[in-house]
Amino acid sequence: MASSVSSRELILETLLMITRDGQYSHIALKNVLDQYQYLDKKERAFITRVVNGTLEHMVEIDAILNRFSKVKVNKMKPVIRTILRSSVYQMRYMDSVPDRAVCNEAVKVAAKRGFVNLKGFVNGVLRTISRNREDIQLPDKTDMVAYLSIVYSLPEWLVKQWLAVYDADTVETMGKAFLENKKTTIRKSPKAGDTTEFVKRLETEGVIVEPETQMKDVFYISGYDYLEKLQTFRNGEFYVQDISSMQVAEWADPKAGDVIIDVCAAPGGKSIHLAEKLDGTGMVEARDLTEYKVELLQENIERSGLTNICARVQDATVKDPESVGNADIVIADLPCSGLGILGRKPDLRYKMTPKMQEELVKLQREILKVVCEYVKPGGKLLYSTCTIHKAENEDNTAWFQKEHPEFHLQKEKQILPGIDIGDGFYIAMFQRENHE
Ligand SMILES: C[S@@+](CC[C@H](N)C(=O)[O-])C[C@H]1O[C@@H](n2cnc3c(N)ncnc32)[C@H](O)[C@@H]1O
Repeated sequence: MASSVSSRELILETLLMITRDGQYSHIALKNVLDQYQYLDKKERAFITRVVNGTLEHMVEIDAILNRFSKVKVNKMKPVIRTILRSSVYQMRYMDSVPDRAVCNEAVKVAAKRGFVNLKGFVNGVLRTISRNREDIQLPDKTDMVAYLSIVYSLPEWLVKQWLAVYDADTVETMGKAFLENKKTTIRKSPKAGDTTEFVKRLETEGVIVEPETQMKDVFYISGYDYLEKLQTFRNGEFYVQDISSMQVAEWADPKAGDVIIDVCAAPGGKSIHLAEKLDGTGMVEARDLTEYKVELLQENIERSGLTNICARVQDATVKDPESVGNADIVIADLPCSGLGILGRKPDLRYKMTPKMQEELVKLQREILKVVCEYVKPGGKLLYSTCTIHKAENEDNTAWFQKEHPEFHLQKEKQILPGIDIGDGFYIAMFQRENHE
């Protein structure tokens, strides 16, 4: 099998797993790339780019397909729809692939998947789009919802939800930020020692390293194939974590000897950051719902080499009587709609619904009600999400303050992509009254 055909087939398979079968994009991609380890770095990068790019631009791509195809996108067979979507992405966003090659490969994959009778249709639609590429007009700002939805590939319900809270310029800035190339952000672990030597070790492994100017020990890395291949990663010399998510441990600012309970901890970024800050003292108890998640936590804890952190299974909605009044700090980084990280998980925007958001608000409140009891008098509770959704964030904070007047809000922040550095994220920090 020619390698380019194989890449296109893998792109089709991966996109079908995500859009037809409901798998998460980062998991589907990782599984496919793990399964086809023989692919070279360039092919892996091509597959990753086309899969993510197609998802990032899918609303726009569908609008283009609907304009030039007699059969509308929602009436197409999933295989054909997916081939066309990824082909339009390549034609529109990848100058390195000539349109003719994109059409030919699309037709070959369609035939190989048993759609010999639709070869002409695929070819016709793609060639028409190619011929009219200068004539593709997207909506303008006279219809702001359609403009933001199509140009930034955001579902209309989401654009409307954001426009009810933020002005159009802010929503546009966020939409743009989600489409920008995302580098991997890492936090150097104290065990990596001297910074210059650490950077040299990364560079020797072929990694391109850029320091973040506003935060110590934070770097952006690129140019590597996959993380597990790097000795520095396997040694636990760094942890992949976005800057916004690092703010949780910064705000919590633990003191030596603190007991910290992280009630929804997997895969462990915040717990590990906090344990590092405790510098060998105190204890972080990192909890999550399932054995599988706790295994992920264990793996990351082992790699970190830290001894003041442990992991265990505990459903955060169920009260753990032994923890009541025990923690100096409780971290509640709860399940959420994830709309702040669309730049990294582009498929979330198609999977989330307002109904699911309502369910998440209920779950967040249920968890907060239980876990706030674990905070000692005078201790801190940090509530965070990686979403941009007032009901899950500011409204939950207001609800919590009303329900629990013994907790005082110290500060809260909605971090917005493109406006602040890092992913979209929300943090609120409360302190429990101390009557002694
Ligand atoms: C936003 S993620 C946590 C990310 C983590 N704090 C970090 O920094 O790596 C939310 C986590 O909540 C967990 N979770 C969902 N429902 C839960 C429950 N009822 N009890 C405990 N954990 C739960 C999920 O398995 C998921 O790992």
